[in-house]
Amino acid sequence: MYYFIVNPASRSGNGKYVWQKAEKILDQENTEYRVYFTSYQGHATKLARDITARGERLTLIAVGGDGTVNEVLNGIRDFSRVIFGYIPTGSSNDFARCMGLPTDTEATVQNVLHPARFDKIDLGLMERNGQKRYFAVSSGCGFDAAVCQEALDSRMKRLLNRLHLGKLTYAGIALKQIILCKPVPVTVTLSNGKSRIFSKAYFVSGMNCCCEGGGLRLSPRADVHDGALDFFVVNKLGKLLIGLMLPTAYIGLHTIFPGVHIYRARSAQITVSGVLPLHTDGEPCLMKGTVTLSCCPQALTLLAAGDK
Ligand SMILES: Nc1ncnc2c1ncn2[C@@H]1O[C@H](COP(=O)(O)OP(=O)(O)OP(=O)(O)O)[C@@H](O)[C@H]1O
Repeated sequence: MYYFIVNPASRSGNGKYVWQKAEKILDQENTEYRVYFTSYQGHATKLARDITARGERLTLIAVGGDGTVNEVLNGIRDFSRVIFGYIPTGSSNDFARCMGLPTDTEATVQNVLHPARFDKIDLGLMERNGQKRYFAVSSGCGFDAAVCQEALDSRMKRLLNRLHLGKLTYAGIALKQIILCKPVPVTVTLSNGKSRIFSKAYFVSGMNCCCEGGGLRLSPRADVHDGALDFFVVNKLGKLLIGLMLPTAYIGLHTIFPGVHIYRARSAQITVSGVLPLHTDGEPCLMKGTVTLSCCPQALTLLAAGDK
């Protein structure tokens, strides 16, 4: 039995249309499944919690964007009893991009029904003030989280999604946020005990996957199989240079800029002075004080496509 959790509102309503196509293929293949639709923020977490409550072994498939993946993962009670599948219908689809999952509906459904392999992949875990949240792609504070916060209810996102240019949403909002954002002092303490102090950090991101923000390859070597996160920091870089650096991240060339740092570690504590926006897989909230980002090696079994 397959359980589908569908966010019909993902990519400004695209989720609903993709699901209608997917449903036809499932019916043609006489697939036994149950489908649940989300109707508000956080609903996918509740649905995943209810579906996995009895601890049965099952296949759970998220249909939506990275935010829906995040919500579903955070509802799963016991990862060892769930095989996770994903049909991307979001604006940026960074998880699908990094995992090499297809984006064409027919191919994504076929991949879920007849996966090339089962892949054990790492997940990230964000902890702060006693709260925990898993993430598949990345979690970070500062500039990128401010972009996510604005993207959540952005007219630009709706317009670009209508033009099938949804992945440019984050780039467009990023340009605006570059002008608005203020650098802050941040301390990053890695799991090897070494601390790095940044006096003017724009953002710090713990990357499980190589890209976020609709294909920005912020940490080109981040790997969901290495048991570690890549901590990406931008410090002391002029705003004009940030504006130049970000587009080069689409091809991973930004690492040549002087204020760009990447550290690989099992975990890190990030301490900021003041209040900063924070996100997990693009879902925003606020942080104050210290947040810990760590890697949970091989936590999730994914219905994967192609070779490892
Ligand atoms: N029925 C609904 N109506 C409005 N919002 C919803 C609904 N169901 C879920 N949501 C919220 O929609 C938000 C965006 O979802 P999601 O991230 O899956 O799509 P996206 O933003 O288009 O894609 P991406 O994250 O890849 O850019 C999430 O915060 C989720 O909680």
